[in-house]
Amino acid sequence: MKFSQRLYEKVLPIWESNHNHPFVKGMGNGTLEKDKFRFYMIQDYLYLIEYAKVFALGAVKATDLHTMGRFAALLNSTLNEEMELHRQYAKKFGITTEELEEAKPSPTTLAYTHYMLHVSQNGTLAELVSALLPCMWSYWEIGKDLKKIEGASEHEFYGEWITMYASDEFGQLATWCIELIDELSEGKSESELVKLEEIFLNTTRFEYMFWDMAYKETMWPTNE
Ligand SMILES: Cc1ncc(CN)c(N)n1
Repeated sequence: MKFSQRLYEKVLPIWESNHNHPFVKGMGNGTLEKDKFRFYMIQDYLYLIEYAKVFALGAVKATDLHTMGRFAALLNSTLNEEMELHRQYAKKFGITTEELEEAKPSPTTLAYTHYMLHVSQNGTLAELVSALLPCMWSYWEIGKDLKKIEGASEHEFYGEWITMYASDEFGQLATWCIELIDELSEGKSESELVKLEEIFLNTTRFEYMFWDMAYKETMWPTNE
């Protein structure tokens, strides 16, 4: 069995919870309150700024030019395509790019990005890829799933989000990350594989927490 398949099976129940989460369901059937999406979009923008650095660290840790180039392409697509979607949504909400960047991260955004960057800075390339993979892979799965709902990708507000994450371009980037973890895990000992699995599980858990944080608009428990 490919290692990516083992990872997939490990986290399947959490991925099913993602697909059934009211935030995700609400984007699919168009009933999600716009204020919740606004909250999500701001937090996600802050998340993506940090997430992009994981790709930069991937380029640093890569041991061949091809892999280095792929990480550079992922970094470029995050900064200039994925985040452009967020900037367009921000315009619709009347939020400037500066306001977006100056927003404060929620506890979940902070915990998730710090965990990913900690693994990426201190771990091996395989550990870095395990940390970032749920982000690429689970969004692609959600995008494809929501696209199957009639009219969802043409929805006047959530359609663009669905179209981006269901796109072949996004799918190709996710597929490359899946293939890379299969390649990097080859020949690793069982204890090393367990470590990679644990990292993948942790960022998968954070993905669920992110949807939940957005739906409940959870910030810090005190206002100071
Ligand atoms: C929290 C989160 N996870 C994943 C993705 C998809 N890059 C995202 N935009 N935001």
